[in-house]
Amino acid sequence: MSATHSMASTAQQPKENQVDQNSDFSVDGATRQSAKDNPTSPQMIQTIQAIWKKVRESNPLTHCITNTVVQFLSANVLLAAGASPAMVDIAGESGDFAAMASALLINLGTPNPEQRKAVPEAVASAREHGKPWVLDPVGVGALRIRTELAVRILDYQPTIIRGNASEIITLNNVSGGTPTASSGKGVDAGDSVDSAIPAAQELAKRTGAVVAVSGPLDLITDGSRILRCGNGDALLTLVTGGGCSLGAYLAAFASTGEDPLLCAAAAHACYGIAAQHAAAIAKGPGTFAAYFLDALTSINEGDIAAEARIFPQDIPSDDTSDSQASSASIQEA
Ligand SMILES: Nc1ncnc2c1ncn2[C@@H]1O[C@H](COP(=O)(O)OP(=O)(O)O)[C@@H](O)[C@H]1O
Ligand SMILES: Cc1ncsc1CCOP(=O)(O)O
Repeated sequence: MSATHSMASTAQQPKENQVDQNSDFSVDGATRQSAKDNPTSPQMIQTIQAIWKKVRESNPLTHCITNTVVQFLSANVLLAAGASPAMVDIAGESGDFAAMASALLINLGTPNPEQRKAVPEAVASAREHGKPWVLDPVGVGALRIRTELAVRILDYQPTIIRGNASEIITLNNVSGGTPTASSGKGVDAGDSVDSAIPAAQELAKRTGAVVAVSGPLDLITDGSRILRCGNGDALLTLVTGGGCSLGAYLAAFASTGEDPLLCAAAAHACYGIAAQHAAAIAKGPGTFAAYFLDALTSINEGDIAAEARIFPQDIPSDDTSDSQASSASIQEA
């Protein structure tokens, strides 16, 4: 529970492996304190503001093939961002629509037979027409059908792959990456964000996608650069679709055509800032969800300047010259 937020005593508590954003520790080695200790650079603030503004001004048509649980929240999150949502998830239409849309989200949370036909059609079209697309491999690994589908569509070069730590570790494992132990539970993470760093980097390098790992301290990497995002609130984990709707939001930000690493950072920061605003006045998950949509609508450039917590992390690799170079180039972005 955050210091600014007083959750009703009857409300469910946040998931065990996650802590609130104002706490000075987390299960991740890189702590939320490190977000406070690493101010966001002025250049990064400007970049986030510019991408956020471009989304609001361009009203991107955002095509979602997503799970049945989160369609309502995801559509509302997109509207609040200034985007136009469209849930077009049947074969025979999804390819045509992906060609027309500004960006596409593929979320594999409830891959029914129709969606399993619509997904390959949509990603093939997105690739053919140069449209950015986001993959959210919900529950990958434990479940055979979505796992096969996730691996198959990696060939269509997603722009951003987003998931919790367990999903990213598992997707890297099942698609031929260096095997890493994972303890995910269905759609929930059982692994810390820090433990997913090697898998996220490898997955990014192997697929050419930016990989965004959500949790108490989000991680965003293109394989050679790493950014951390300290915005967010644990109440997002108590509203179904808190992670999946971030995928839709990421697609809208990717539609701007800017560097996908920076689009992902901007989306994570703005989404997290809105969550913080909502948590400050919510009484529990129900009111949080409503206030969250309000906050996504009302956040402005001043809020981004004051509250965005995005900072580079050095690459944990033998080649220190690369990591120093990458941190420097991000600061300059
Ligand atoms: N302990 C936490 N404190 C603050 N924000 C969090 C915390 N855990 C998750 N979040 C935020 O919640 C959103 C959804 O993340 P997550 O729960 O990891 O997704 P998923 O539903 O896919 O498991 C992200 O914006 C993330 O930053
Ligand atoms: C509950 C559930 N079951 C299949 S998909 C889904 C939604 C998960 O959404 P999120 O991980 O964003 O809460």
